[in-house]
Amino acid sequence: MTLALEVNHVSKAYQDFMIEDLSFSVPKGYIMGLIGPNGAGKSTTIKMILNLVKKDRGSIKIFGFDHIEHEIKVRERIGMVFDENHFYEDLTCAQVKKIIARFYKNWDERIYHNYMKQFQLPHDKKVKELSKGMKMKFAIAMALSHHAELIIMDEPTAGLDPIVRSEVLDILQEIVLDENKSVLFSTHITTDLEKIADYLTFIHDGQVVFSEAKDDVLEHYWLVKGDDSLLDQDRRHLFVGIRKSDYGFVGLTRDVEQVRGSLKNSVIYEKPSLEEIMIYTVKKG
Ligand SMILES: Nc1ncnc2c1ncn2[C@@H]1O[C@H](COP(=O)(O)OP(=O)(O)OP(=O)(O)O)[C@@H](O)[C@H]1O
Repeated sequence: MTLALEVNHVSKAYQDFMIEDLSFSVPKGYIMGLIGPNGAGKSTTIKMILNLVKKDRGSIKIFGFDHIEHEIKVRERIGMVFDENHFYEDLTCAQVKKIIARFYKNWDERIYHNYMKQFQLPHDKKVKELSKGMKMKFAIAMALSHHAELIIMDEPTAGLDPIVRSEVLDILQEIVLDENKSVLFSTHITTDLEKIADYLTFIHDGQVVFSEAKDDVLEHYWLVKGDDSLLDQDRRHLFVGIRKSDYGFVGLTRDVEQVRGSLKNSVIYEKPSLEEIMIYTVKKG
């Protein structure tokens, strides 16, 4: 499998926070969702990939090239979208486009105009006059108009209404129909990832909890519901996280066969959502 992005054993220490030994990869032609709660380290990871923040250790390769040694070459082939607007607010879309287009050898006016039309964006409006959804669509149009092969998006759907969000997700799926293109997309809106991600990397407290195909994640995890009296110390160890309710306990497990061996049919087995997997993993107790 060809990899668009490889993050290998990357670490970074801030005063109060550490990314530790982070490894994951994005296969070419697929959408990787970077998932994790607030403060997990998603933005820092994305910034390290783009060399906007220096990593302390480890290696990052984009299209097989070191991301710093070949920074200029790989940047040409990346489209970036951030959750905050990084364009000059006082310029019109047309003026911003003129500035950005100069940075890319492969800038394609035809594609740019197609996206502006598809997203119903005005060329002559100032960026500050655009709604949040329009700003995000404009950022996406800019990121996609230079034949980028890897699209990196930090929380592209945060703060968007469900209709615009669903449009953005459709666009991401369209992108990877071209098998040469790949997407890395960070979010804490897990339902977005349930819809479109092929792979998931879950980061918590600066560490990777899992990085695997979404279908495998959803297949491996189970929720188990039962009476509190069934939970002794040994059985607790079978769960990633346990929550108590008035009706008993609910536990998340990755080893349902062991749980079945121990608790048989005295409990109820259900499939968790991605959100439940995240909540039980983060709030273990
Ligand atoms: N420049 C910095 N200096 C010191 N600490 C930082 C810096 N940037 C980020 N951090 C810390 O690193 C941690 C991870 O932040 P990061 O923005 O990567 O998380 P995130 O997963 O993207 O969160 P969110 O979903 O809220 O955007 C936080 O505790 C944050 O305070």
